[in-house]
Amino acid sequence: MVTGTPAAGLESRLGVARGAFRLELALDVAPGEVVALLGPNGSGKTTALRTLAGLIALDSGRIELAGRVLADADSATHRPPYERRIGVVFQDYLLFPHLTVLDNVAFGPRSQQVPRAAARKLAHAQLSHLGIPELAGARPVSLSGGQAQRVALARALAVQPDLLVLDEPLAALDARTRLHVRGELRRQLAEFAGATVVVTHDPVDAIVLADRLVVIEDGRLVQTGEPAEVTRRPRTDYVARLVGLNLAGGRARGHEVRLDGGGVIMARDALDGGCLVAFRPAAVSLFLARPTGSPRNIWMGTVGGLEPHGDGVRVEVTGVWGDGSLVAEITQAALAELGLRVGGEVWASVKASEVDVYPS
Ligand SMILES: Nc1ncnc2c1ncn2[C@@H]1O[C@H](COP(=O)(O)OP(=O)(O)OP(=O)(O)O)[C@@H](O)[C@H]1O
Repeated sequence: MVTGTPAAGLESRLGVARGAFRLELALDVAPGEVVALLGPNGSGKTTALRTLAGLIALDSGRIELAGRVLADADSATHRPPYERRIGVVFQDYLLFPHLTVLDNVAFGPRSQQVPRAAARKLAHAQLSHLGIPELAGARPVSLSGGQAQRVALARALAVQPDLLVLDEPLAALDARTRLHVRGELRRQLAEFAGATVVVTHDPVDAIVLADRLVVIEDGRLVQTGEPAEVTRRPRTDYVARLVGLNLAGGRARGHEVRLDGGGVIMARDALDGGCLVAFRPAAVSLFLARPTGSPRNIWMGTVGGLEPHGDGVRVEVTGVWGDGSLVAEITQAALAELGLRVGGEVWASVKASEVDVYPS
């Protein structure tokens, strides 16, 4: 069953004050599109979600969904949550413990005045669609994490929403279940005809689930684009850390970039003007003495920290290019061979061919 066939998706400008914090975000999502809303703690993700759902009133801006105005600060329009045709999957699912799975799913249609028998029929169809009809009679307490997630999704879809909002949909699951449920959720979202916003901290969830990423910091948009573009070319330190790249700002003249923090880096491509450079930690080599040979980017620094990462180790090197720092990823064997210790000196090098440069 494909739910909702909105004429237009979500078009919104969200202006909301929460104490000293202000959210100022334009968020548009096309029908069938999945957008991941990412940002550090306190950046305004929950505020955006609650504002879309109608739990917080706009103090400026407007929300239009499938051609209907849900909120408009200028005309003091504010439709209540149950009139918005927005399905929400909360982080901890918030299933009603005293109701069966079927009645949990039927709850949305019931609160939209759908008669009991018809609401239950809708709920049955939704559970079948998600491959869990056998759970209809179960109580939430007996469900596994993955099952509860599917029931919560069924409940959100049962109101035939034009917008589906998922708040950290996989955060409550253990690592193995998460892997499985993530793939399943991706398929389910692909079948949903309405717009979807997934709020997440997790870059892997965002990349797997979303067609487009919207990154906010301090209530403002800092970067948007397809996952591959954002992960390849981060525009802020937060995004660079999220996707695990080294990032620095500077000014390019040809292949040479004068970094804002001091020092110079040679990049793969030629450019002129303000720019950002990015390179992978795995592209950085570490040495105890100044290396000879081809790499043109060589810096001496201090080991600032060591952290296991997958099969290898991430080494933070501070004091490179002035007060800058970079992260190198090396193998356990290389770590043992180099005998690196926090506070020790180390040489870092990266080939120019590994350094991406793009306008800032
Ligand atoms: N009721 C409130 N009154 C005052 N300030 C609030 C209120 N609710 C949230 N804030 C502030 O608004 C800002 C954004 O919070 P929000 O919960 O939207 O961020 P978030 O990105 O969802 O964070 P997290 O990832 O930690 O959930 C924070 O600085 C928070 O302290």
